[in-house]
Amino acid sequence: MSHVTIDAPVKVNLHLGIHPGRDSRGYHRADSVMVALGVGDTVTVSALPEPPVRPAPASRAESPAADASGVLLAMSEDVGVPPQKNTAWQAAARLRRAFGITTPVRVEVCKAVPPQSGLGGSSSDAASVILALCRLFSLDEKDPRIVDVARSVGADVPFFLNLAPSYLTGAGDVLAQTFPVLEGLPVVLVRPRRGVSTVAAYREFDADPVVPASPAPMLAALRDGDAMAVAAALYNNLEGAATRLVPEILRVKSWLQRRPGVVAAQVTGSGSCVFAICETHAAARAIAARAQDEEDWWSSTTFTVGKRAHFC
Ligand SMILES: C[C@](O)(CO)[C@H](O)COP(=O)(O)OP(=O)(O)OC[C@H]1O[C@@H](n2ccc(N)nc2=O)[C@H](O)[C@@H]1O
Ligand SMILES: Nc1ncnc2c1ncn2[C@@H]1O[C@H](COP(=O)(O)OP(=O)(O)OP(=O)(O)O)[C@@H](O)[C@H]1O
Repeated sequence: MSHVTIDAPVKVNLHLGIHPGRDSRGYHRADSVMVALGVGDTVTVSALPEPPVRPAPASRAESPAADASGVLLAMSEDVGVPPQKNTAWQAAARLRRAFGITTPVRVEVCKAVPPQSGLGGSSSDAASVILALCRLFSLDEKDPRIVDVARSVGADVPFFLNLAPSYLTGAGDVLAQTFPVLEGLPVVLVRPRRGVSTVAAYREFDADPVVPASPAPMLAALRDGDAMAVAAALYNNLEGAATRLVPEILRVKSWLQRRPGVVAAQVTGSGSCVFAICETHAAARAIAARAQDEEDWWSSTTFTVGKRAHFC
């Protein structure tokens, strides 16, 4: 096998409870309940030829090669950071180092969702790179070094290794419990023009911290597989910080709450995207079209999933 292509689905937070105060790493304690959706980026990882032991002759200097890190990154669009700050690059470089892989690799990311949305796009890219490398080099996905590398790249990355609806504690990076998926629940995503930086949202939260509500109602709803109870229990105490940074989020949320066919709407993660659980896929599609046509907001129609699709 010389390359692996794998999807990188986004997530929404069904419950996000951030606790005031930071730990020694500068992170907040978080109760995070996440579910993956059927939309996202696509990641392809390929093995490149091993670098020659002696310097290459001039004629071979332009063959596809990674830099000294052993990772060559190709993004479908500029996400505003140099390769070394890109989560897909970091995941590949750190996994190679952790497992002593010497074969250079090319990582290609085809972006489909806008950054700074609270959808975890960059975290999912990183997890998909890790899983693709596991397949390419026949690594055991259950090896504890895998989750360590994931966590080192970002708090949301461990969730994306598994993809089942999950309750995470710690900094939102420690898997506490998984649930059966509420397969195929219709969801519409709507994002205002401006995004929210996760770092800025947590800083804004610190300026006026809110003690979080318990995740118990959401955990019970998921245990019961009760979609209406899930919709009734949506919660996010980072929403206030996100909406102070981008007030248009509130307009998106109240617009969604007024649309026929919406059961409930909530900001995901640190925003700026708002998601709505809908009664039907047709209602979700109609709302996405209106958001795009009438308001010029980015939108996408999707559904909840519990595992990833593989391509090869
Ligand atoms: C908002 C959420 O997406 C909810 O799922 C996550 O909490 C953020 O996860 P993420 O994007 O993977 O975040 P990271 O890349 O690990 O962290 C970015 C920055 O967010 C802040 N951060 C993140 C997670 C957390 N529990 N506490 C924090 O204070 C820290 O300043 C950190 O430097
Ligand atoms: N692979 C990547 N794709 C997109 N952005 C990346 C990537 N790697 C690093 N970044 C940086 O991370 C920032 C946040 O991207 P991301 O799409 O994960 O936002 P987000 O959905 O708000 O994240 P989260 O939900 O984890 O808070 C981007 O603005 C960009 O500067």
